[in-house]
Amino acid sequence: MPSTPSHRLPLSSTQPPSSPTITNTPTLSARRHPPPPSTPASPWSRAPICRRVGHSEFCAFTHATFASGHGISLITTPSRILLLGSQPPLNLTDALSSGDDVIPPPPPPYKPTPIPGKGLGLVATSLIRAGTRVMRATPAIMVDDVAFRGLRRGDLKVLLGQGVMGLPGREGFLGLSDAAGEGEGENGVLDRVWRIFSTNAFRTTVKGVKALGGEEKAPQGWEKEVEFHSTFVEVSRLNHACSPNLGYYFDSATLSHRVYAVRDIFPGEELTISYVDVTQPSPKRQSLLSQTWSFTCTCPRCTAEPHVLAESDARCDHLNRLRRELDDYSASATPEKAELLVTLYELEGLEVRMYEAYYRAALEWNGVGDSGRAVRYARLCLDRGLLLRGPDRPFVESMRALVADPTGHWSWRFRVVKKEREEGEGAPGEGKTEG
Ligand SMILES: C[S@@+](CC[C@H](N)C(=O)[O-])C[C@H]1O[C@@H](n2cnc3c(N)ncnc32)[C@H](O)[C@@H]1O
Repeated sequence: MPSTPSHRLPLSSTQPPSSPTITNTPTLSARRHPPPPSTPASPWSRAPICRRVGHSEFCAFTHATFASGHGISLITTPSRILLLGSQPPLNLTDALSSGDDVIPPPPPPYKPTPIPGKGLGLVATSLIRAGTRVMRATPAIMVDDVAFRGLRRGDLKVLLGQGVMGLPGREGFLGLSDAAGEGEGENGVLDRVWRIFSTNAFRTTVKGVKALGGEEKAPQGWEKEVEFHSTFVEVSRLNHACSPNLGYYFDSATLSHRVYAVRDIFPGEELTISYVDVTQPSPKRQSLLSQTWSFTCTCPRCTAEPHVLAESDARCDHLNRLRRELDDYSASATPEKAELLVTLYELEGLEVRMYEAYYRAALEWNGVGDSGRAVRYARLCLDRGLLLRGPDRPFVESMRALVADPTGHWSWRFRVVKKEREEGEGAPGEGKTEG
């Protein structure tokens, strides 16, 4: 097992859209509720039918005026809706106009366009510069991970159907692709809602949910994180590419998906995101895309000539080996290996993940006491990482600390000190005099 010191902050990969695979556990009962009394203080309505998983009851709650009247529905427990609904942004009428402006101003620099073999996609209508925010959108529907995993498929479909039908913007949801959803089924619109949801949902983490206690065994204080599977209407039109020109992250504080250009995008170019870990070699990427989203990727990284494809796959293997080595505190990684990692990301066109390579290069240069190069890479890491992961990440904090004071950062000369210590300890048998 690689040894990673606790102060060495790991970077996690981007979150792909969630997998439609579900583990079912038996549902105990279905309950009918009268609609909740509508008070002027609460914008939430609850659909009449709820479903149980173990001791928890899940219902569809709708906030119809949220996000400029697009609305939002959550499938979760009554106690969680009390918590979430009492805090920003879900206690606001219009999350998108709260605090942060919508950039770029309308009209957006893209339009929905049929793409041969891919259904609809979004195509740039004007030049979009690297670093521009292209979209910011709140979810139409969010399904609590416990409900997603625990509810029987039929029960989940009922709650999803209620949640979608409660949305003022349901037409937008119902117009989305259902290409990756399973089976036709006999439930007409409920089956279609399920197929759309499983084709388009993203894993989203809502952080720092203040617990009030109550009907569930809710911990007092704060629930650190609550996982949801969420569908965003406009974002869902983005097709996949293995060298995407957009990156995204979910901002828990505003409950919005933020999508940025990772390189300059020219008019007529399709806007793309990655659905899978794009540092994997092509057979792994293809297998995941086919199993989960039912398509074969035809992007340039997947359809290169065999000898070019073989080189690209070899680079991916090399890149993953190097990353493991650099993340292993006990191994003999060097700044040169981190520089090589940067080059491999560049050769693979992985602008969307470059901040990971910059992060490792910053640590390695600081690790040998070269603060100049370390600060340069820390700056590059922050420049890209803030767009693609948001401000609320441990690596952002770490890179800011390195920029402010390289010699005070935990990584300052850590490789040199380690080497000196090893040499001081000496090899077994060293120091003994013969004879
Ligand atoms: C989230 S939707 C993307 C938008 C969709 N094309 C539409 O018409 O609304 C995912 C589905 O789009 C299609 N898709 C996405 N990326 C693709 C690609 N690179 N090649 C072929 N089909 C793709 C697949 O059918 C996939 O299941």
